[in-house]
Amino acid sequence: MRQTSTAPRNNKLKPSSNLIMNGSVRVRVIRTLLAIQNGQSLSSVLDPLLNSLHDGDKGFAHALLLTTLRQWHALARLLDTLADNPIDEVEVRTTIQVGLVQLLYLEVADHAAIHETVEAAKEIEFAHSTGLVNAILRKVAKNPSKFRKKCDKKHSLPNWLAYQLKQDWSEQYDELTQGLRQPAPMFLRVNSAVTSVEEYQHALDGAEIDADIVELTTGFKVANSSESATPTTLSTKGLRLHQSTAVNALPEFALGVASVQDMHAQLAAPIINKALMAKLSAENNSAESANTDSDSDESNNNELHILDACAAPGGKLAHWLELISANDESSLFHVKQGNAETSPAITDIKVTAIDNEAPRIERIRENLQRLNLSQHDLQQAEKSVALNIVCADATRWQHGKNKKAATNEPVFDAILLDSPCTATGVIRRHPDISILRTEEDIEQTALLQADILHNLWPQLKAGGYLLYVTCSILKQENVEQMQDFITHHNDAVAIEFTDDCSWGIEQAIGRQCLPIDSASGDGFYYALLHKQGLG
Ligand SMILES: C[S@@+](CC[C@H](N)C(=O)[O-])C[C@H]1O[C@@H](n2cnc3c(N)ncnc32)[C@H](O)[C@@H]1O
Repeated sequence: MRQTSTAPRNNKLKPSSNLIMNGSVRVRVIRTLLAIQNGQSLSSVLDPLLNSLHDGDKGFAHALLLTTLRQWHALARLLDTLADNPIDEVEVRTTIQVGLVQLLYLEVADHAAIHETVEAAKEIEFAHSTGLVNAILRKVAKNPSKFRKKCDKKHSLPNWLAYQLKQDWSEQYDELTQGLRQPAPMFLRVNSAVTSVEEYQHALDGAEIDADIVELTTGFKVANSSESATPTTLSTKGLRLHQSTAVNALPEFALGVASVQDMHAQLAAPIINKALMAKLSAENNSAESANTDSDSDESNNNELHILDACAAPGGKLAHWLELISANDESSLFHVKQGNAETSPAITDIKVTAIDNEAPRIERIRENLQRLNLSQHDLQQAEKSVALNIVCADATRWQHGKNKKAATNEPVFDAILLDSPCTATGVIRRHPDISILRTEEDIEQTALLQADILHNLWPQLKAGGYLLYVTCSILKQENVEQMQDFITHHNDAVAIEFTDDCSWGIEQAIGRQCLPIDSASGDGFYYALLHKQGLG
């Protein structure tokens, strides 16, 4: 497939399009968009933009930037139909697109949108283009609803991605591509070790922040020793805010009572946690039926070792630690131990978290610190958890490799692999992805995922579970990746999600969430793998 006219024309960008924060609000937004087309991510340029502005201008700049990015490819296509001759200068195209967004999506008064955008063209030293900018914007201002309809008619994605989505999701294609150009709702996860979702909703109410409780049900059949599968269900509750808000407006946010986390991302920790509990129960049952005396067992049955393989910035890791630290049945310390006389409860939990980007590792530490889940906090707790955070490449890293006593024995009872991916499922929150990703990224990312899986799988104990997660909506990274993995690993069995699941679309392996509904969570894929054999 070839890139279309809506692809960024990076080769025509001047080096000066790096972020320089001066000039009017529109000029700063245009410069930010140029920096993104030059390869910088939205998350790296958003704060510098907002921090450079007076409080009164921040809201407008944010809306202008995010809306332009969300409508980027549709605006580019519209622009191609508006000009008599192709416009090649990226600075000019970007300026006009920023003008179009004001007229078509942000309801800025015509005269202000046109005048200020033309002034912006002069300020970014493209004065020669002011006639063109003015003419195009005036043409659109005469009949904005006609041009808005034209813009809304098709998707706002690069054509290679739209094509791939059509291949993967033909039935959902129209809704999906329209869904991807909308803003995403803001969801909160409530720290269950501190309070309940209901109580936090009440606290939000007191702060005049309206939020709905969202409850997702997950059902899956866990493997057990008797060849049959035991159905299990779990419920995950979070909060959806009616309006996005700054985190410092949230009650006790700094104290770690709540975190911002997409609702579908909130499924990961409970699923792998529940699967691990199922493993423990199955082991207890089989030990009991074999009338095994745990004292004579050489392995330490009271100890668990779990791995978060791509952990930064620590959202799902923190959630898992919250569940472990909670004083209820969601904690691994509370697993029912069959006959309590013969099967003592879990006493030691080791958690290893790795990520290959050092600055992102720092973000894990900061996030855990806020949630009172730092290494120090966890060790001080009544039921202590040993947390080890490591900067390492998951395609090569081996647990204990640097220790003298290292063995090749698998050590992990459960692995959460929230894999690097194209992040096509979170385009609503990171609309720069539709500019920065290329078609080649899919293949490369799928290879990286396969390498990580290949390296981690031997480190999972027999009987253990691996939860594979991506925030991609492309089958190559998801169900096809899993099918390929199972084909090449005889000891891997895909655990079946049941019809009890209130989220996602059933796949040959796993389930896929699509960001279609404006109230729903992001595009995530989940597959739960069980390693055959007794632990
Ligand atoms: C989807 S993000 C993880 C998000 C995280 N689990 C959370 O919930 O906050 C994927 C992570 O994989 C990391 N990563 C990418 N390639 C990696 C590799 N080869 N080894 C280890 N981590 C890697 C990235 O730095 C990124 O932080």
